[in-house]
Amino acid sequence: MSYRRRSARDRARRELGQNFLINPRAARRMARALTPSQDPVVELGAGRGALTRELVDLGRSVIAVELDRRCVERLSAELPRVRLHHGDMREFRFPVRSHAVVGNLPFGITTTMTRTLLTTQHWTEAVLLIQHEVAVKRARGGSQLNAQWSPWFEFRSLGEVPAQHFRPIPACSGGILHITRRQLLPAERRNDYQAFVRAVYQARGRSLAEMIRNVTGRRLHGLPPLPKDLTPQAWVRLYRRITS
Ligand SMILES: C[S@@+](CC[C@H](N)C(=O)[O-])C[C@H]1O[C@@H](n2cnc3c(N)ncnc32)[C@H](O)[C@@H]1O
Repeated sequence: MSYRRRSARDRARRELGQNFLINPRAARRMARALTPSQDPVVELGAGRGALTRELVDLGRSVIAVELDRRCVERLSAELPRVRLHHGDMREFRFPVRSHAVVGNLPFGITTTMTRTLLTTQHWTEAVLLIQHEVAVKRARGGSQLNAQWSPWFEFRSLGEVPAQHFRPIPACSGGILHITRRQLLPAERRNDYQAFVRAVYQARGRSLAEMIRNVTGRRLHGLPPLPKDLTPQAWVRLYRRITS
């Protein structure tokens, strides 16, 4: 292979965030994190199939999305039972029936894909391999994004995947994020609730009580120091208090 061709492919790999999992235990851990079910699994970014093979072994039907034609051709020969979708996961039309989502996501589009999933219906749980730092942050809560979505989604970190478990080795380690649905508020309240959370996070004030006063004109007592200190349940209670 010429130097030129190799570097073009390396560039493509970098652009596609192709850090392939080479540790089968990490892939197995992700597949086994799924709640047992007969529902199909959508895999985002199947690559060379490290995770796909584990999903097939669960006995579930697998729909795999992959942008790199070379990977698609290789996988369709190796795993003929997997329904391969050659295309961009950002434009993928998720099934309109109950399914799970799994993916070792290209680090560059982690936030885009997480946001896409949060506004997509029909999936019941998602197991995503993303940057460890981001997985921990999501699971810990405290950010505006978490507060805005936590009435409907629970985020849990399932641990770290060392950088050495990928090829090429990325700059930081991976982390497994498990997202499940819940219903702390009716879905019809979403826009209103999210606008409230946004307004609080953007409000002026040195304490949560001051921010709430600036947003609503109400003086509330017994609040924790800052928005980041509110649990999902406390956000919902606060919203109900303000809107009742
Ligand atoms: C981090 S690799 C994971 C590959 C494989 N699942 C594994 O764990 O080894 C991300 C995969 O997503 C693919 N990919 C990158 N951007 C994509 C996009 N926009 N749509 C679909 N696949 C994409 C890459 O080609 C790559 O195979």
